[in-house]
Amino acid sequence: MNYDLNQISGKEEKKSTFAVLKKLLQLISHERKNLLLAFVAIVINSTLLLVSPLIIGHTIDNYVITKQFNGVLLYSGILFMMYLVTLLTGYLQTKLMGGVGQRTLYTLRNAIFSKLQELPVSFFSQNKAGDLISRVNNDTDKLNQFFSQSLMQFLSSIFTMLGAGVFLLVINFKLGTATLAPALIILIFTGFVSAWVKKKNAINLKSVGNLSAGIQESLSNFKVIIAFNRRDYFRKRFDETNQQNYKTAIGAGIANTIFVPVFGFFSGAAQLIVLVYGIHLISIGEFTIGLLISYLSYAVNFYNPLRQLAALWSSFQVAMAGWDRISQILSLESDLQVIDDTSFDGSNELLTFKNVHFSYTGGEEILHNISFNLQKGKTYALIGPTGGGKTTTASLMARLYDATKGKVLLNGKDIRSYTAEERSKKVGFILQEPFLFTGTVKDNILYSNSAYKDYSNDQLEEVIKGAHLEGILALFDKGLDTEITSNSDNISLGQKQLIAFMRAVLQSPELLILDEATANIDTITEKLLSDILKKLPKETTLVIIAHRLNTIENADEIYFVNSGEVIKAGTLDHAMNMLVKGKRNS
Ligand SMILES: Nc1ncnc2c1ncn2[C@@H]1O[C@H](COP(=O)(O)OP(=O)(O)OP(=O)(O)O)[C@@H](O)[C@H]1O
Repeated sequence: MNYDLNQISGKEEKKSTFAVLKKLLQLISHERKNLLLAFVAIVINSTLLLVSPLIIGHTIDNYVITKQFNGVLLYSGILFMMYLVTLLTGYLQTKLMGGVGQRTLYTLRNAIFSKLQELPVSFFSQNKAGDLISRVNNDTDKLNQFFSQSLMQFLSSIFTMLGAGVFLLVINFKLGTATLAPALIILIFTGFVSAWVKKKNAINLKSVGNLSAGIQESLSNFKVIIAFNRRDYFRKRFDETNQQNYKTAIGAGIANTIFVPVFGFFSGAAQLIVLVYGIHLISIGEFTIGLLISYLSYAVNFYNPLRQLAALWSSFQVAMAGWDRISQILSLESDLQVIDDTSFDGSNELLTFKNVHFSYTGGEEILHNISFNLQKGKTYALIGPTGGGKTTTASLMARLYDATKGKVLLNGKDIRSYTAEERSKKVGFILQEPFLFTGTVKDNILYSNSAYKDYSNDQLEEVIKGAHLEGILALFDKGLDTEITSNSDNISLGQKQLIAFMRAVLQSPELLILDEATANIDTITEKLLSDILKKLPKETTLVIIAHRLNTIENADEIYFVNSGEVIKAGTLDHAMNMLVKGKRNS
């Protein structure tokens, strides 16, 4: 399956603004109560702002012109109280929506992270870690900014604008129509440029993702960079990505600010229309000065929110572009689903490959029509030239990938019918490059092994003894409490393999796969491991991938893996011969 997010985004069909808005609102639907409260605060706020010009006009016409200062004082007091209420409702609205934004951010990040945990290995080999980090951190924050800062302003602006529009038309229809005409031009303009603004923002977010991927790559490979003195190379690459990001950011910035001057120009024009046309109406006796002042306020109340909407619309376009990138991840499904297949082939073998074909996404076929089986309690060795397909074959045994054609059976049942938990209990895999987490040796041994999770050090040491692993643990100065730093630089590659070995053995798997697990271990420790392997429960099946032939001399069966084939190699001598010739020796 194609999991490359950059390719998916290219193919994605265009979604309408309305559809995206609907999805965004669904995302915060569980915040109904807070949203409702915030909305009530907006309605109160906007209504008070809308009524105040009328009160001002009324005060001027009835009390200022006639010099009745008691009335002026009374209405000033009423206006002051109204402004106080708007202050409170404004605060309430900001507080409520800030909470909604942060909770949405929290939920979204959790949702993306959980989705990432569900996705298969192919997803991670097709996407850059830095870009994924940027989606989890940066893109979700764009949505948070929209929800916490813009959404309610957005609604409040629309509400005030519509209210002011109604007042403008009701007070004087002809003057109202003339005042609102520039808004129509703004609406048409917005409709035309919105898609372009969103696209500019999407390009910018993508380049932020690339920048983050570049930083991640150079940070995780700093030793190679220093050893080869290639700082200049990475600096140059970083500079290129940074420049690209700078250019796309400028593009997005221009796109995002395009609304503001255009909206500003047309709102200025509208006020001019009110002034000129309003003075004309006063001169012919159809309007009063107080009414014109109120009218001007309504025009301002209509166009100011519209001007704000210009900035908010950009923020909405940024959020939509961010949401698109997030939803690309959320809508992915793992192609390693558990299938509902209870059929049992009646065999007694632990693992069977039945006419298995396999190719990586978009690549050539790596395994062609492979059939073999592994019996319980036996030791198998996979040998073959570099790139011959050994790790790929082992990965199919652990269902890191599914066969493109054919079937893999575990205990006579389709391997796809086991849940990930069941499968990981049955199959232990020591990878070529074992990964350790920040923590202690104990944390790493217990990773994915819930059976001993509450064990004290003493109890766990007993278990380790029972599995004959105490000799390995003794190789660590502080035993179970040995600290492992974030990139496990404080321990050697061989030591990492030893920890991975203990982790896998303690799980008591039915099938234990060791992929080059002794490649970085001295011969004495290797002997120690080989003794431990001999003491594993007699029904444990072992698959050993190794280049060093001494590691596989005790194997019951040797398979030669090369050029898409997995062939029985017979005796060790025969296997050596095949390895030397790099092909089948008949
Ligand atoms: N994630 C991947 N995506 C695409 N192709 C891959 C991937 N992993 C391996 N390959 C290709 O599959 C082929 C077999 O690789 P594999 O790692 O199985 O070989 P191997 O026999 O284990 O090699 P080595 O002895 O070097 O570990 C190689 O041509 C390799 O380029």
